[in-house]
Amino acid sequence: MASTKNLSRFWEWGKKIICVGRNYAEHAKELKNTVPTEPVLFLKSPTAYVKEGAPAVIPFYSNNLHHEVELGVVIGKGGKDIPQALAMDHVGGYALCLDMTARDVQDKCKEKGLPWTLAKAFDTSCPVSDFIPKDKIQDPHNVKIWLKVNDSLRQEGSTSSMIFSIPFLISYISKIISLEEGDLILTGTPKGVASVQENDEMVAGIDDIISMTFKVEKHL
Ligand SMILES: CC(=O)CC(=O)C(=O)O
Ligand SMILES: [Mg+2]
Repeated sequence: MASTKNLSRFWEWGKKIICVGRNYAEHAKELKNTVPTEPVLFLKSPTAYVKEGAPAVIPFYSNNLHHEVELGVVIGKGGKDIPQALAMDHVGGYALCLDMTARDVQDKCKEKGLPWTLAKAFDTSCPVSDFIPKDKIQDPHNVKIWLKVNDSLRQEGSTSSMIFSIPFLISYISKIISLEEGDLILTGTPKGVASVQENDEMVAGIDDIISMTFKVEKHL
């Protein structure tokens, strides 16, 4: 049984943020990427976390910051080599997350075969909602995640379109990186990613379960 003790402020724990890329075929296609046959993984720094009330900041070296709305899975019980059949026991809850991406920098990293750290892991690149207790989302593979910028709908997708399910991802990741209580897994974004500008307001939600608002600011 997963514990939910103290997980309500998981973002303060300094644990890992493990991100899955290209987990929705329509998003992989919109960026002209191939649809993966194995999960694409990358990490964010714990200093990427930002909570409502503080801004998502455009890094000084980027002119094209993109939003990516994603369902986050908060690990409630750590483990290594977790079998798929037991994986959901390791879920403590969920969070709505934005995988803010410096797309121009990522494109250059891809061209040069370099890692995506500058594009994905900078401070404030992971705005997160309040913790969502596990029982508030009955079926995490059947919720709608959405994002508006200045009241205009940009992204809307069902988690039923994920290529790799949450149990598969937990099992796959835990064979490579041991999972710990308080880790967060970002499960990938549906299509509709696009740029944000200074002073834009991003509002995102999961069905009518939770919503959150973040302002965009420029690095000074
Ligand atoms: C191409 C990407 O940036 C992959 C990613 O983060 C995703 O959610 O998909
Ligand atoms: Mg992403």
